[in-house]
Amino acid sequence: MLEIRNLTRRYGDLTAVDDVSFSVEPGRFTGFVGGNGAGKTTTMRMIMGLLQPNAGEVLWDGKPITTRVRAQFGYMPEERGLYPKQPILTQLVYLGELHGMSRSEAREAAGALMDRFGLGERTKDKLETLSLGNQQRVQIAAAVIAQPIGLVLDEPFNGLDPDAVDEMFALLSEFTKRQVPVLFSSHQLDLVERLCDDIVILAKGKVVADGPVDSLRRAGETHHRIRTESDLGWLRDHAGVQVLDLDGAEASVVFADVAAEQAVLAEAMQRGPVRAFGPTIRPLSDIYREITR
Ligand SMILES: Nc1ncnc2c1ncn2[C@@H]1O[C@H](COP(=O)(O)OP(=O)(O)OP(=O)(O)O)[C@@H](O)[C@H]1O
Repeated sequence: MLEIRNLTRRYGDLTAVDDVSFSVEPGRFTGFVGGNGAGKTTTMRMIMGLLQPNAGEVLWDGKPITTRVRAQFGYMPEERGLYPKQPILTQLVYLGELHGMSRSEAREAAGALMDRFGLGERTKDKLETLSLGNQQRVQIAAAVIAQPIGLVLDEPFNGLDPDAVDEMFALLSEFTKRQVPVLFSSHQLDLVERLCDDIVILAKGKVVADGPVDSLRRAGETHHRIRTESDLGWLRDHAGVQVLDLDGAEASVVFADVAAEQAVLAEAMQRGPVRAFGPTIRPLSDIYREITR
C-alpha cells in the first residue's frame, strides 16, 4: 500500500501542499481530483521523490519509501516523459532497460504494447509523428512497460477520446487486478466517477474529501425526486421541504427529515398517481462543487 502522510510543500510564501494524507490501496484505482493549482502535481512529484517535501513522508507497505521501490513504480509526469523527436521503440526499450529489463524483454514488451494499440507498424517512427491521442497512449505504455508495482499518473486520460479512455482503463485494470495501487489525477469528474474505486479531492493544497466514490456520492444532503401527474407547486408551501428544482409535475427536493418525506408522499398520493418518489444518486460533480465551494 502507498501512504502519503502529512506531506507539506511550500514555494516561498505559498503552501502548495498543506499537510496532505491519504492512501492508495492495493488493487484500487484512486482518482486525485482538484482544480488548477490545487497541488496534485506537486504531491505526485513528492511521491516519486522528484521534489523534497518540507514535512511529511511517503510510505510503501508501512515503511518509508526507498529509491529502489520508487524505481519499480510507473510514473507519467505532467510534462510527459518521452521525447517527441525520438523513435518510439528506442525510447520504450530504453525505459524498460532503465527499470531492469533485458533488452530483448523490453523489445518484446514494447512491441506487444504497440501491437495492442494498433501501432505495431509505427514503432520506428518519431513520437511526434503520431496523433496527440496516440502519443498519449505511448506515454502510458512507457509507464507500464516494466510491470510496475505502483502507478502514479498525472492526467493520463487528458486528450483521449472515449474509446481510447476505455482501452487505457482496460490496460490499467490488468494492474489493479494484480493488486497494484494506481493513483491518477484528473479534471474530468465524470470519468473519475466512472473509473475510480476511491477518490481524493484536493482544494488549495488540502484534502477536503477522501474515500470510496460510492460513499462520497452518498455524503452530504440527500436529494429526492418526485414525479406525479399534476403540478407540484404546492410543495413550495409544504413544511420541511426545500425545493431545488420544480418543473410542473416533476421536482427535486430536500426533506428536513423522514416525517416531512412521508407527509409529502401521503399528500402527493392523495392528489393523484405518484409515478416516482425516491432519493437520487447525485453526480460527483455536484458533490465536488458542494465540497470545494
Ligand atoms: N516550481 C514552482 N514554483 C513556484 N510555485 C509553484 C511551482 N510549482 C507549482 N507551484 C504552485 O503551486 C501550486 C500547486 O501547483 P500544482 O502544479 O501542484 O497544482 P495542480 O493541482 O497539479 O494544478 P493543475 O491541475 O493546474 O496542473 C500552484 O499555485 C502553482 O502555481
